[in-house]
Amino acid sequence: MLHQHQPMPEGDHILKVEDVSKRYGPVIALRGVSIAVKRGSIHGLLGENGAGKSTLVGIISGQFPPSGGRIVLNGTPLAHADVRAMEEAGVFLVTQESMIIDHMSAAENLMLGIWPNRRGFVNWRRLTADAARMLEGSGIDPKARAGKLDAVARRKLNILRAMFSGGKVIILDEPTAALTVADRRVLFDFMRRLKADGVTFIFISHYNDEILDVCDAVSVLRDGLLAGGSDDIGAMTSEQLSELVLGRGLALFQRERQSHEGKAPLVSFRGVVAKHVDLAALDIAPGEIVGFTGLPGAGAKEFARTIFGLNVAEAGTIAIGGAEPVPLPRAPRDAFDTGIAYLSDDRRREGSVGQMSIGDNIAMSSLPARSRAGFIDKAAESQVVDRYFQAMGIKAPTPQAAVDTLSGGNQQKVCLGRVLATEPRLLIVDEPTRGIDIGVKQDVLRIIDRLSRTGVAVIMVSTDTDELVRATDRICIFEHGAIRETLTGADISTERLRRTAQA
Ligand SMILES: Nc1ncnc2c1ncn2[C@@H]1O[C@H](COP(=O)(O)OP(=O)(O)OP(=O)(O)O)[C@@H](O)[C@H]1O
Repeated sequence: MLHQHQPMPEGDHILKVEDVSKRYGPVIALRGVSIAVKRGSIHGLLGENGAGKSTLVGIISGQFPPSGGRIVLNGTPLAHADVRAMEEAGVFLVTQESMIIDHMSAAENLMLGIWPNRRGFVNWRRLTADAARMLEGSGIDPKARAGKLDAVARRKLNILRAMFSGGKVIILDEPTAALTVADRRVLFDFMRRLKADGVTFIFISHYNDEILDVCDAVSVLRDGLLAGGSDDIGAMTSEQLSELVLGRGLALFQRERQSHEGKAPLVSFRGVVAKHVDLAALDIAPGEIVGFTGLPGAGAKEFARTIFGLNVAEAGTIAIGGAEPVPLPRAPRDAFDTGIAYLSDDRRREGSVGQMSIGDNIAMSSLPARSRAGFIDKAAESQVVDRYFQAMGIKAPTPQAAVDTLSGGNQQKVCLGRVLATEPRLLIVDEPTRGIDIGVKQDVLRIIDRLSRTGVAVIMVSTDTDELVRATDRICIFEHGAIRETLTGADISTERLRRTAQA
């Protein structure tokens, strides 16, 4: 049954959000949202890009104050609480970017969140021993250098750090980004164990299956309003969740898969050697979408980055459109000049420019192509900007809005729009829908599909099994820098990919 959260006796709820609103000038990010979170539960927070999830958890964790309403923790209303006050009260926000100091040990990293006590005194020796104890059973060696830890260990470390600092309510903002299927399972088991010890989690995700798998309750935001939710996740289906998120049913995208066997290739790679890459040959036909996947370090991502000149190629050639093979690009600029475009999965570092407008961001990479003798063709530029602003469904008043006022998912759409606007011959997209909501995900896959039908070859690097199955013609599974297995046609299925991933 879908319902608004029922009132419950105070003791059952560790945290209550009461009638919370937030305005940014003319933008209303939250409108009178009320949510009650049960002690020792995992509470999912779901919603489209720009629905208000980050704003809500920002308020709960004291990053900024609400424009109206209040947060009640353990029955006590908190007024004017900043991050430090909320952390002292036991509420911690763990973001994807939560800081880990690579040259310090895992145990030392746990201590980073410790505030000295009132007399400015910290007993480091005892803390070190306590930190080591906290890491017991987590699979993380307290003495291990944090820089050497893999993605899931880093997530665990961030969660343990919050707990070590006294965290009782831990907010995880899209913690599964960049994790493999197996890692996600490890993280969820870890969360369940901590939950059994009484920790409460608020868990933001764009994946229905994750919410259904790990959460006990869910709240769904839509356009800053609480669209609904349930205190009994077992009673909900994925379709109901999508409908709450979107306010309508969801039509899942499925590409009409095509066989490109026997076609003359548009792009050919030969003898590519780079760090983590040793690939003899790969041909991609015009209009073909090839998925690259594999465990971290297996070569899928590394090969894609080498093609774009982001990783150094020690050897290897590329031939595009029947031209003579040439050495692989030495830098992104060279790759770009050959007609290759690349969407990075690290949008923050290699992606958008925050203070610039959406429009300038979209036009940025394709500008040289539209400027004649140094003059920018403004009309052509604004046409392209409008086209991609619309096509990507970017949630902002106008293309003139600054990128850093957008929600995370909308910033990613800007980056994808910019890459598409370069009209490449080979498009490489790395985790193209990461952080993007389920509705827009369908749109993004549709846009890439449409682009491929104009003859563009596409490489889609992804750890999202569902996306690979629904959007590609062929899937290359990488291992030790080479393609271990290729799936085509009827062999492409979630089941098959899962089995292969475990092999
Ligand atoms: N500093 C700001 N100035 C103006 N508008 C803002 C600011 N921060 C957020 N907003 C707006 O508030 C709304 C809610 O954004 P929020 O980041 O909370 O969404 P979200 O649900 O976390 O989305 P996503 O899934 O994309 O991360 C959006 O319309 C966003 O553009």
